[in-house]
Amino acid sequence: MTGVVREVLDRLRVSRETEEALQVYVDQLVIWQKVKNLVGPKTLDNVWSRHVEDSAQLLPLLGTAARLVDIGSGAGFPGLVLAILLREQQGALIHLVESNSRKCAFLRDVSRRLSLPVRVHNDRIEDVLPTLIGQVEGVTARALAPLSGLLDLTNELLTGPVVGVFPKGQDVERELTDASKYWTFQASVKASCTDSKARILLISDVRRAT
Ligand SMILES: C[S@@+](CC[C@H](N)C(=O)[O-])C[C@H]1O[C@@H](n2cnc3c(N)ncnc32)[C@H](O)[C@@H]1O
Repeated sequence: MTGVVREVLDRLRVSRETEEALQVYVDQLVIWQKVKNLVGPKTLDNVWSRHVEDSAQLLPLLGTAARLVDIGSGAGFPGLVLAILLREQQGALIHLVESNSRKCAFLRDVSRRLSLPVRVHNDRIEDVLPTLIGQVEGVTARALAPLSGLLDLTNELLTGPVVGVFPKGQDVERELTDASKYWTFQASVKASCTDSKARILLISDVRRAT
């Protein structure tokens, strides 16, 4: 284990079993990446901070929510990391919605190896959304769409206490302004611990603007 990996794991403060599960996940990602090209190749050099820690930092922002949907999961960020962190929690279930079947095969393989509380949907979110309404307490999506597009896709989920936790770049204020033309919502903006320019948006109580 390199010093960087140890530093990230120390910051995450997880059990030895969870550390081992995260390591299995990253090892599999490296193996699959050689033939399936699941993530931007350069980002693998920095996978522990850029992907694992960047995903793990969302967990406390989700509060007690353990029934989640991650949309456009790709190679599992943040959804598979959250599933690893929540795997011992009673009632946890993380839906991973990903339209690319190559990526879904990877998500299923890692989920089986680690016995994760995951359901992989090889679908577009537009097609499975009706089955998820009322089933989840939290929604995540990283690098999928600007906020206004995310709310087009997820507004029916983001009602009542359900919270959307969306990592964003430095254009977050512009995304909020743009989305406000079409939607009303509660929003708060958090700093990212992995990138000083990035932000994390917490969104709830979404309604169509009249
Ligand atoms: C830029 S990648 C981000 C992947 C991952 N969330 C991350 O941050 O590394 C966007 C992913 O969303 C998937 N995707 C795009 N539109 C989708 C949709 N409507 N429903 C489900 N998945 C979608 C793509 O196949 C792709 O894997």
